[in-house]
Amino acid sequence: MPRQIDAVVLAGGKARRMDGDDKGLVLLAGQPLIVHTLNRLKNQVTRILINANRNGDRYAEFGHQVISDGNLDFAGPLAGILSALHHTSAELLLVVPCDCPQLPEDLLPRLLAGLEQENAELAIACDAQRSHPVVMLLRTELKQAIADYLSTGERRVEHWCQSRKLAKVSFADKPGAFTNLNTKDELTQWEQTNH
Ligand SMILES: Nc1nc2c(ncn2[C@@H]2O[C@H](COP(=O)(O)OP(=O)(O)OP(=O)(O)O)[C@@H](O)[C@H]2O)c(=O)[nH]1
Ligand SMILES: [Mg+2]
Repeated sequence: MPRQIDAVVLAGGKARRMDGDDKGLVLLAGQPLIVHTLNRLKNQVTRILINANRNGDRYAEFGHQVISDGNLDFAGPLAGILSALHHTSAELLLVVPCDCPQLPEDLLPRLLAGLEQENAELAIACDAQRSHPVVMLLRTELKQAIADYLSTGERRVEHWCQSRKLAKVSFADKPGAFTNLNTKDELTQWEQTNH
């Protein structure tokens, strides 16, 4: 039987650089930003969770289960990942941020290949410049480890990733794959470049 892999789209941040607007819902080329990300993901996994701490009713309109960070509200992306781990029975969880409209359509198979080749606990995406630790595939058995890490008051994603058995998977052949839009100016620039 094929293994079950769920995905979570992280939209639970404060989006301070987006003037505090809810980043997943700001419009990019006429559609909420998260819709671009969902479109890139939808053929890769069977089940998608949306992690949001505001505007849950609006996110629910996209047709996926919406989950908040619970009592770890705004404790960083790991809080959203932990919440997703409480809502899945899958063996593996694919994590992406809501603000990446150019995610590779072969993201999951490549992260999975990297994870298995290195027998790692998690695989994170890299491009030619840097790692993107909120683009990752992780074994859901890491739930307790994340809970323990957050319970110490720590919240740094990359720091936590480095503490585990980690595979780094290069997407250097896809420049711009992890372009993420954090400001209104970046939205405008993307629209000018892509339309
Ligand atoms: N669940 C959850 N997700 C978060 C949290 N902080 C950031 N994220 C998510 O992590 C991803 C990457 O973070 P950023 O792009 O910096 O987003 P952000 O923190 O909302 O934006 P800034 O406030 O401008 O830094 C985004 O998809 C955010 O939604 C949080 O406290 N909880
Ligand atoms: Mg971002």
